[in-house]
Amino acid sequence: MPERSAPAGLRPALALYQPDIAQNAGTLARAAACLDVCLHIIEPAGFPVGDAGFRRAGMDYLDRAAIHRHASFTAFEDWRRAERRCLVLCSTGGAIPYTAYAFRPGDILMLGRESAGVPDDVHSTADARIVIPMMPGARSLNVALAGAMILGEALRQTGG
Ligand SMILES: C[S@@+](CC[C@H](N)C(=O)[O-])C[C@H]1O[C@@H](n2cnc3c(N)ncnc32)[C@H](O)[C@@H]1O
Repeated sequence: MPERSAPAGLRPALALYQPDIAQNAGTLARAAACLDVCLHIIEPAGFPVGDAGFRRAGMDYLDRAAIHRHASFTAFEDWRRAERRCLVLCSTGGAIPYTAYAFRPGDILMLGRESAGVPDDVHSTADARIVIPMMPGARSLNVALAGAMILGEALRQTGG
């Protein structure tokens, strides 16, 4: 675990790794605007960011959302390391139940692709990997729902 010394005054943020479905990304952009957190979109996405489905799900909240687009995971990592932000991967293969994880204000909560999660190298790059425990046999939650649950817990813990 690296030193967790992000600058003061930060709030947790969401990051979407190469999202496939515009409506899910738009839903999370709306949540980001409503809850005053940044949304990082790591491209390429499976849809043109800003397309009709994205705007329909995000509605007018998109105009109020702080959305940062990164051209690649490498570009995102360059930015994140320079900012000294911790990368917390939300994954069905995570080892730590999300309610047992001690969130910090600067954490970036990264969600995987709807179709395939994240590749192994991205999985191992994360500083921590957390999971929402599910019933045996359940494969995964919808990405926007998983993001909302984990962001809610991160904000609760960090006083946000
Ligand atoms: C539909 S799921 C991806 C399913 C994909 N087939 C996989 O195996 O990773 C999309 C994203 O939602 C998040 N997610 C879904 N269920 C989760 C859970 N139980 N715990 C943590 N994250 C979850 C993860 O970020 C995941 O990459």
